[in-house]
Amino acid sequence: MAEPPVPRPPRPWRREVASFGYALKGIRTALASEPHLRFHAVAAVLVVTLGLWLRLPRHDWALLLLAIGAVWTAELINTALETLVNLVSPEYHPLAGRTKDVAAGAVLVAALVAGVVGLLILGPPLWARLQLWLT
Ligand SMILES: Nc1ncnc2c1ncn2[C@@H]1O[C@H](COP(=O)(O)OP(=O)(O)OP(=O)(O)O)[C@@H](O)[C@H]1O
Repeated sequence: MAEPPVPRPPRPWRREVASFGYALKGIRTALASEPHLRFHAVAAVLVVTLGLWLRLPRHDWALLLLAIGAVWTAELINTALETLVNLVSPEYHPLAGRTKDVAAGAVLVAALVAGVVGLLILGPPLWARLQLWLT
Protein backbone atom coordinates (compact mmCIF):
# COMPACT_ATOMS: atom_id res chain seq x y z
CA MET A 1 0.00 0.00 0.00
CA ALA A 2 1.23 3.51 -0.85
CA GLU A 3 2.43 5.65 2.00
CA PRO A 4 0.16 8.67 2.75
CA PRO A 5 1.74 11.93 1.59
CA VAL A 6 3.87 13.59 4.21
CA PRO A 7 2.36 16.99 5.04
CA ARG A 8 4.63 19.83 4.08
CA PRO A 9 6.21 21.53 7.07
CA PRO A 10 4.92 25.04 7.66
CA ARG A 11 7.12 27.78 6.28
CA PRO A 12 7.62 30.15 9.17
CA TRP A 13 9.72 32.52 7.07
CA ARG A 14 6.56 33.48 5.16
CA ARG A 15 5.03 34.84 8.34
CA GLU A 16 8.28 36.65 9.14
CA VAL A 17 8.36 38.25 5.69
CA ALA A 18 4.70 39.31 6.07
CA SER A 19 5.40 40.84 9.51
CA PHE A 20 8.35 42.73 8.05
CA GLY A 21 6.03 44.06 5.33
CA TYR A 22 3.46 45.21 7.94
CA ALA A 23 6.22 46.98 9.88
CA LEU A 24 7.41 48.79 6.74
CA LYS A 25 3.79 49.71 5.98
CA GLY A 26 3.51 51.17 9.50
CA ILE A 27 6.62 53.31 8.99
CA ARG A 28 5.36 54.49 5.57
CA THR A 29 1.92 55.38 7.00
CA ALA A 30 3.49 57.24 9.93
CA LEU A 31 5.82 59.14 7.57
CA ALA A 32 2.87 60.13 5.39
CA SER A 33 0.73 61.34 8.29
CA GLU A 34 3.25 62.80 10.75
CA PRO A 35 5.12 65.99 9.83
CA HIS A 36 7.30 65.55 12.96
CA LEU A 37 8.54 62.21 11.67
CA ARG A 38 9.40 63.75 8.30
CA PHE A 39 11.32 66.47 10.14
CA HIS A 40 13.28 63.80 12.03
CA ALA A 41 13.96 61.99 8.74
CA VAL A 42 15.42 65.15 7.19
CA ALA A 43 17.46 65.82 10.34
CA ALA A 44 18.79 62.24 10.26
CA VAL A 45 19.82 62.57 6.60
CA LEU A 46 21.62 65.86 7.37
CA VAL A 47 23.44 64.37 10.35
CA VAL A 48 24.50 61.28 8.39
CA THR A 49 25.71 63.45 5.49
CA LEU A 50 27.68 65.62 7.90
CA GLY A 51 29.13 62.52 9.55
CA LEU A 52 30.27 61.13 6.19
CA TRP A 53 31.85 64.45 5.27
CA LEU A 54 33.67 64.62 8.61
CA ARG A 55 34.77 60.96 8.28
CA LEU A 56 33.69 60.11 11.80
CA PRO A 57 35.27 57.10 13.51
CA ARG A 58 33.20 53.92 13.92
CA HIS A 59 32.57 54.48 17.62
CA ASP A 60 31.02 57.91 16.93
CA TRP A 61 28.83 56.42 14.20
CA ALA A 62 27.50 53.85 16.65
CA LEU A 63 26.51 56.59 19.12
CA LEU A 64 24.96 58.81 16.43
CA LEU A 65 22.95 55.95 14.94
CA LEU A 66 21.75 54.93 18.41
CA ALA A 67 20.57 58.49 19.04
CA ILE A 68 18.80 58.67 15.66
CA GLY A 69 17.22 55.26 16.26
CA ALA A 70 16.00 56.32 19.71
CA VAL A 71 14.26 59.40 18.28
CA TRP A 72 12.64 57.39 15.48
CA THR A 73 11.53 54.69 17.89
CA ALA A 74 10.00 57.23 20.29
CA GLU A 75 8.26 59.06 17.43
CA LEU A 76 6.80 55.85 15.99
CA ILE A 77 5.53 54.71 19.41
CA ASN A 78 4.08 58.20 19.95
CA THR A 79 2.28 58.00 16.61
CA ALA A 80 0.92 54.55 17.46
CA LEU A 81 -0.35 55.75 20.85
CA GLU A 82 -1.93 58.88 19.35
CA THR A 83 -3.72 56.76 16.78
CA LEU A 84 -4.96 54.37 19.46
CA VAL A 85 -6.14 57.21 21.71
CA ASN A 86 -8.00 58.81 18.80
CA LEU A 87 -9.69 55.46 18.19
CA VAL A 88 -10.71 54.60 21.75
CA SER A 89 -11.28 58.13 23.07
CA PRO A 90 -12.32 60.54 20.33
CA GLU A 91 -14.13 62.55 23.05
CA TYR A 92 -12.23 64.61 25.60
CA HIS A 93 -10.93 62.53 28.50
CA PRO A 94 -8.17 63.52 30.94
CA LEU A 95 -6.56 60.07 30.68
CA ALA A 96 -6.53 60.29 26.88
CA GLY A 97 -4.83 63.66 27.19
CA ARG A 98 -2.32 62.33 29.70
CA THR A 99 -1.46 59.39 27.43
CA LYS A 100 -0.75 61.72 24.53
CA ASP A 101 1.23 64.13 26.71
CA VAL A 102 3.42 61.38 28.19
CA ALA A 103 4.06 59.88 24.73
CA ALA A 104 5.00 63.32 23.43
CA GLY A 105 7.30 63.69 26.46
CA ALA A 106 9.14 60.52 25.42
CA VAL A 107 9.81 62.04 22.00
CA LEU A 108 11.01 65.27 23.59
CA VAL A 109 13.47 63.43 25.89
CA ALA A 110 14.83 61.34 23.00
CA ALA A 111 15.17 64.41 20.76
CA LEU A 112 16.93 66.49 23.44
CA VAL A 113 19.39 63.70 24.24
CA ALA A 114 20.01 63.12 20.51
CA GLY A 115 20.67 66.83 20.09
CA VAL A 116 23.29 66.79 22.86
CA VAL A 117 24.89 63.59 21.46
CA GLY A 118 24.98 65.22 18.01
CA LEU A 119 26.63 68.36 19.38
CA LEU A 120 29.22 66.37 21.37
CA ILE A 121 30.14 64.20 18.36
CA LEU A 122 29.83 66.60 15.43
CA GLY A 123 30.74 69.82 17.23
CA PRO A 124 34.52 69.41 17.74
CA PRO A 125 35.42 68.08 14.22
CA LEU A 126 33.09 70.66 12.64
CA TRP A 127 34.75 73.43 14.62
CA ALA A 128 38.19 72.14 13.59
CA ARG A 129 37.18 72.23 9.90
CA LEU A 130 35.80 75.74 10.23
CA GLN A 131 39.01 76.93 11.87
CA LEU A 132 41.01 75.34 9.03
CA TRP A 133 38.96 77.26 6.51
CA LEU A 134 39.14 80.54 8.38
CA THR A 135 42.94 80.48 8.85
N1 LIG B 1 -9.17 62.90 23.52
C1 LIG B 1 -8.47 63.80 24.22
N2 LIG B 1 -8.80 64.05 25.51
C2 LIG B 1 -8.09 64.93 26.23
N3 LIG B 1 -7.06 65.66 25.78
C3 LIG B 1 -6.68 65.47 24.52
C4 LIG B 1 -7.35 64.54 23.66
N4 LIG B 1 -6.77 64.57 22.45
C5 LIG B 1 -5.78 65.46 22.56
N5 LIG B 1 -5.70 66.00 23.78
C6 LIG B 1 -4.72 67.01 24.26
O1 LIG B 1 -4.31 67.84 23.17
C7 LIG B 1 -2.91 67.67 22.94
C8 LIG B 1 -2.64 67.66 21.45
O2 LIG B 1 -3.34 66.56 20.87
P1 LIG B 1 -3.14 66.12 19.39
O3 LIG B 1 -4.00 64.97 19.09
O4 LIG B 1 -3.27 67.32 18.51
O5 LIG B 1 -1.67 65.62 19.48
P2 LIG B 1 -0.38 66.23 18.85
O6 LIG B 1 0.73 65.93 19.81
O7 LIG B 1 -0.59 67.66 18.50
O8 LIG B 1 -0.29 65.32 17.60
P3 LIG B 1 0.42 65.55 16.22
O9 LIG B 1 1.70 64.77 16.32
O10 LIG B 1 -0.58 64.96 15.27
O11 LIG B 1 0.63 67.03 16.03
C9 LIG B 1 -2.54 66.35 23.62
O12 LIG B 1 -1.16 66.30 23.96
C10 LIG B 1 -3.46 66.35 24.80
O13 LIG B 1 -2.95 67.16 25.85
